[in-house]
Amino acid sequence: MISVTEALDLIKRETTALPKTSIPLEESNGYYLAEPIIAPMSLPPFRQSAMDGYAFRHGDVTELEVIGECKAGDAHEFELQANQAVRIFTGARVPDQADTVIIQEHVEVKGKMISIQKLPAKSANVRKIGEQVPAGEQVLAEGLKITESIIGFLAGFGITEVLVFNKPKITLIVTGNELQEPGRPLNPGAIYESNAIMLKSALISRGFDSVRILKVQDDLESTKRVISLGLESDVLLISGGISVGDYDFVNEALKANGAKEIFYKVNQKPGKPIWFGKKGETLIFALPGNPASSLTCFLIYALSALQIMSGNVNYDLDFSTGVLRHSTTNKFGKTLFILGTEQDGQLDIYPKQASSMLISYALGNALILIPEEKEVLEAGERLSYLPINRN
Ligand SMILES: Nc1nc2c(c(=O)[nH]1)N[C@H]1C(S)=C(S)[C@@H](COP(=O)(O)OP(=O)(O)OC[C@H]3O[C@@H](n4cnc5c(N)ncnc54)[C@H](O)[C@@H]3O)O[C@H]1N2
Ligand code: MOO
Repeated sequence: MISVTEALDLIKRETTALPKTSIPLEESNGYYLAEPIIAPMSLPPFRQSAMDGYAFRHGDVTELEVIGECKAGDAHEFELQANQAVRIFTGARVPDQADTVIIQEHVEVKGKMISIQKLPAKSANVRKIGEQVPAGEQVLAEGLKITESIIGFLAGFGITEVLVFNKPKITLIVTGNELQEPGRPLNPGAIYESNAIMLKSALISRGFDSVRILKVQDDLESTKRVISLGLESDVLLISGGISVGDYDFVNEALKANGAKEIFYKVNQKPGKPIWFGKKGETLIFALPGNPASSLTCFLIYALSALQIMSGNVNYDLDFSTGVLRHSTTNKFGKTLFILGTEQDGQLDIYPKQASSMLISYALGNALILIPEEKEVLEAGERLSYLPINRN
């Protein structure tokens, strides 16, 4: 059985960014830039006043005649003499013949005249052309994740469209005869279905909002049919039915659909029976049905692939390091993903850990990785963890 590291390496090897597409800037939050951005103009594009005050020519003057007004958005020019000033406001274009703005708090106004109380340095309060960015400079690199501040920055150039990597279209198939929708008392032997809403929420909160959910009973023909529909997506996630029981049809149905297995089973707990493969360009993750196994395999494997497909080409799981506060053991010879809490770098493991249970996932804030080769872990041991359930 392959290790977690080998599984992640195989996923990286098989996954590439999706094609590039041009989208409106206002819809681009969370996408990855598919081209570098070259400043199409200088910012600011003209000399701007940074303050409300008076624009004038710096020199040996104390009294100035105010010959006009220039507010933000105005464009007219003034013939300005050495002893003259123009009333000016923040953001307004500084007349060509002025080089300095004195703030209004530092003048005394007498009718049409002002007297300078405190002479500013030459060029004070004048934002230079291109001071933020000169035209033609590369301002953003390809591969950067677009954020609200990047959107605001690009809007300042008048940019309305950006070239980004497509985001994957995802189908999530949920298998299981025992699964019941909420709203009615449970039938005998049934449980409420919870993986679909959990995984969909996990996808949506990370910006993957093209998610279609299909549900199927445990029979081979229906499973084959629904998988063939799911293979039209960029990513097919399947929950359950991937183990070895007589009613686990996912593996067979994937093969019948011509999907190529890249790996099946990873030396980990929970989530051992994960299946990863491909059909054409479609990536397929068959996640074990146990809820904690499904979520763990989603967070570790499927999310890595989804990030790379979206153009986050250097994606790596963002592990932090913490210190275990108490001893524990790993009797399984597998990589364990266990839930706990992290506070100030100190890790506590929850007592209830099982692939069928979500309680510690719901309460924890750290998915702690215990390496497969570690049998005994003493208090003080340093361990990697993924922060979860945080804002
Ligand atoms: N003989 C063996 N049996 C099992 C093995 C094994 O190696 N040999 N592996 C076990 C491990 S580990 C896991 S994990 C599970 C994975 O099984 P499946 O992927 O086939 O999942 P199911 O059998 O469909 O379901 C397992 C469990 O999870 C519940 N479930 C499934 N889907 C949902 C859902 N959408 N919402 C809530 N709960 C769900 C389901 O009722 C089962 O209790 O196999 C072990 N068996
Ligand atoms: O590998 Mo399974 O997810 O432990 O029950």
